[in-house]
Amino acid sequence: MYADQHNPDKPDLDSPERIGHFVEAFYERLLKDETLAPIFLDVAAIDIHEHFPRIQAYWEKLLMGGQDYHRHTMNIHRALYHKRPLTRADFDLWLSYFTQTMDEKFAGPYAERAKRIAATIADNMHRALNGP
Ligand code: HEM
Repeated sequence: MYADQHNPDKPDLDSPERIGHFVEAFYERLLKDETLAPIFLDVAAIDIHEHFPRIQAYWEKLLMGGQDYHRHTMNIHRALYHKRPLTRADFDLWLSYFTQTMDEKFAGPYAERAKRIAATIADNMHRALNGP
């Protein structure tokens, strides 16, 4: 599980710039996926120029105590869910891209923590939306 943690070739996810790079690489995968891409592009019709800085600020808050994210993520996904239910399979897919992107580009304690937090939030979000 921690095999990559000390890989000197990969940086850790330990600065706002690196989180920014992670978000771009993660969304490159999400937005190529034929199941998930339409949720972002058609159902929510995100504006990437607004969305990316929010995702970056969200992870800065979770990983390094950043102060720039103040939105209600759960309510936003609940509103989304009413337009297009998010299933266990969707969450598994989302998390698999998150983990793949992380393992390909980053290694270290922050990267490991981000993966654990993402898995926990995905699980909680799925349960909050779909019931136990
Ligand atoms: C099935 C899995 C998921 C899908 C398909 C999904 C999809 C989306 C979409 C379409 C939006 C844009 C909503 C809008 O602007 O109306 C969004 C926003 C967001 N998502 Fe997710 N999401 C998923 C899981 C997660 C998880 C597990 C997290 C956290 C670990 C997360 C964090 C966020 C954040 C921070 C935003 C920005 C909300 C804002 O505008 O402030 N998402 N998501």
